[in-house]
Amino acid sequence: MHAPPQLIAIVPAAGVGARAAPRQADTNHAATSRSVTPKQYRLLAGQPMLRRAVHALLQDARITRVVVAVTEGDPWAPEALQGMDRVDILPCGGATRADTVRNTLAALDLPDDAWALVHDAARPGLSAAILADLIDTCLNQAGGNPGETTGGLVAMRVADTIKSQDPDRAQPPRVAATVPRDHLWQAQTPQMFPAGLLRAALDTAVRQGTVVTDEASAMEALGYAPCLVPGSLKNFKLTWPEDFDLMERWIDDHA
Ligand SMILES: Nc1ccn([C@@H]2O[C@H](COP(=O)(O)OP(=O)(O)OP(=O)(O)O)[C@@H](O)[C@H]2O)c(=O)n1
Ligand SMILES: C[C@](O)(CO)[C@H](O)COP(=O)(O)O
Repeated sequence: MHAPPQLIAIVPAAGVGARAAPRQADTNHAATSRSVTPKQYRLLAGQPMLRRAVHALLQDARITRVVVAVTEGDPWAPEALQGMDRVDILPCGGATRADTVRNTLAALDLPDDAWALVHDAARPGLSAAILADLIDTCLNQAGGNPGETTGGLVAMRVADTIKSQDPDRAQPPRVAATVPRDHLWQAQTPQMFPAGLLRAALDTAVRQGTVVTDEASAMEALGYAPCLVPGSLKNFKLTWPEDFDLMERWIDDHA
């Protein structure tokens, strides 16, 4: 009987949330001064966003450990994650999200037959069903042998008409063209890949000077075609100030 594969979740949580202009920061968050709370520590219906994202991952028992990657000297994570089992905090934050993930994979030095599942701290609305669907899809590929699989990511089919902007006409922005949307998907997270392959892919991207904004694009650059697993609007990434109220309404409505 095969032992279940080691499946480690990595939560990049070393950003500052610059695009989410500081709202009235949560005064009861003891370790934080009002103006510099990174968005992953802002409260959503009373709980830090990071805690909600980690809680979503812990709903699947196949995830053996959740590693939260923070900036060196981050004072907020221990309080935000207090009392959560199977959770470790590593000071592996890098200059970019990809650097944070790459640093964490290097620090963990996982066996090649382990799986790495990467999920944004800024996506607290992940459902257990979508998480399970991604894990099932990846483990069922080629019998779950990491040596024979391409991994996968949660994504949403594009439902709107897509326009590209004319780069030479910034103010006001002008349309350059309408982009055919039939086969377009908007990447979300989690994204799940064999740990050794993902580490090699991210290292290759750095060596080649390729900027990658998600794990799948680094794997694609090596010629892999990750599986697309349908996500949800609720699994959106909190990026802009108005996103917080939207997510809080969702949480309140489903409490
Ligand atoms: N150097 C970085 C940058 C981002 N992230 C993490 O990657 C996730 C998605 O990134 P994003 O939404 O862009 O967060 P920020 O980079 O914090 O936001 P901004 O770009 O507005 O500063 C977040 O959980 C963020 O904490 C990270 O771990 N390390
Ligand atoms: C990984 C990601 O969430 C997939 O859509 C996205 O690329 C992160 O981008 P960010 O600018 O680092 O938030």
